[in-house]
Amino acid sequence: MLPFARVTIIGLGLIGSSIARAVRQHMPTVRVTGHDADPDVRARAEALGFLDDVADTAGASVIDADLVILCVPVGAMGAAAAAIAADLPHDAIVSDVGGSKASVIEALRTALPQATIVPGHPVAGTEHSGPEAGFASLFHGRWCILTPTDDAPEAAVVRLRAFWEALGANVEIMDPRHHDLVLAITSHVPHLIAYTIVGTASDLEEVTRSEVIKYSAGGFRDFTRIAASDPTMWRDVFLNNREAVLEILQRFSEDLTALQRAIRWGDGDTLFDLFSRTRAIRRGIIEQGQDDSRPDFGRAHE
Ligand SMILES: NC(=O)C1=CN([C@@H]2O[C@H](COP(=O)(O)OP(=O)(O)OC[C@H]3O[C@@H](n4cnc5c(N)ncnc54)[C@H](O)[C@@H]3O)[C@@H](O)[C@H]2O)C=CC1
Ligand SMILES: O=C(O)C(=O)Cc1ccc(O)cc1
Repeated sequence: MLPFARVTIIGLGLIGSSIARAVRQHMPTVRVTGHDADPDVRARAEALGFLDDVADTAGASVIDADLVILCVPVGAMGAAAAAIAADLPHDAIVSDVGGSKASVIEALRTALPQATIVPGHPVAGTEHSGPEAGFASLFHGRWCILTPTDDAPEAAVVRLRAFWEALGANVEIMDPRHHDLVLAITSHVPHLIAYTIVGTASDLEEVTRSEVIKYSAGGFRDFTRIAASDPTMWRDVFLNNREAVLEILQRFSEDLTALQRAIRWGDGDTLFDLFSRTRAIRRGIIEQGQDDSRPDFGRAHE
């Protein structure tokens, strides 16, 4: 049996449109309604044809939904939730896909004090945004972390787990604060480092921009991909996961200082030991089948 019959997606960008496409592919009888605050995005989503209905208002989009997923930047979650408050059916489950969880949960709870809320975060994405960027296989073999608070009914968590599993994801339940710390090290600080290194390269006076482009080796190119990610989304992630990001950054800058010292004093052993440990981590990721660069990953499933 399908976990939901009428799904509403608010925010029709990369993640919202990927969920809609994936529902169409994996649960074709489920009706998917969408809404986006931007009329141009609504028109583009309608033309792309991955929804059954596009509603002009947030309220109209949820009127008979049994699952509502908020797919907007984390700083807009509170406003998106407030916009559906008056029309949300009392038995609907509300979820989200935000990349940080603790502050989003607080915003959703404030806007929807009576609703059943089961927050989520599919750990899958790209540097692209907008409805054209989505694809149905985005969640195949990727983790989706659910962070229900203690008051969430177990049945609601079970249904949302079944929903994500039907889209091809593996589901894990996690405490929201722990999620925010884990993602700070695995996703948020790496993005910050990419934004920094690409910014530093573009600010160098002795090296021209065309030299940076012409001679960019693999490592720098990988950083530029990540540093091309959506500015609104990432601004919001850093402002909303402030504590965990600052904690990890403190540790990171101490470790960077230690490496700086090793280079200054010609301490090759320290460099070699670290590079050996990090190589083992990369090999562990590949062994677990989590390597995005393998040719059969992501879009190749479509
Ligand atoms: N991009 C990625 O790789 C991933 C993103 N996420 C999370 O997914 C969420 C959405 O990200 P993307 O789809 O990448 O962004 P996107 O920029 O592609 O789409 C976001 C959409 O939300 C709309 N929007 C903004 N405020 C709104 C509001 N109040 N009401 C209705 N619509 C509103 C925008 O007009 C835009 O079309 C974010 O919270 C992000 O943290 C989660 C996993 C991966
Ligand atoms: O494109 C990449 O490398 C990503 O890291 C995608 C991504 C971005 C944000 C998330 O919250 C989860 C995954």
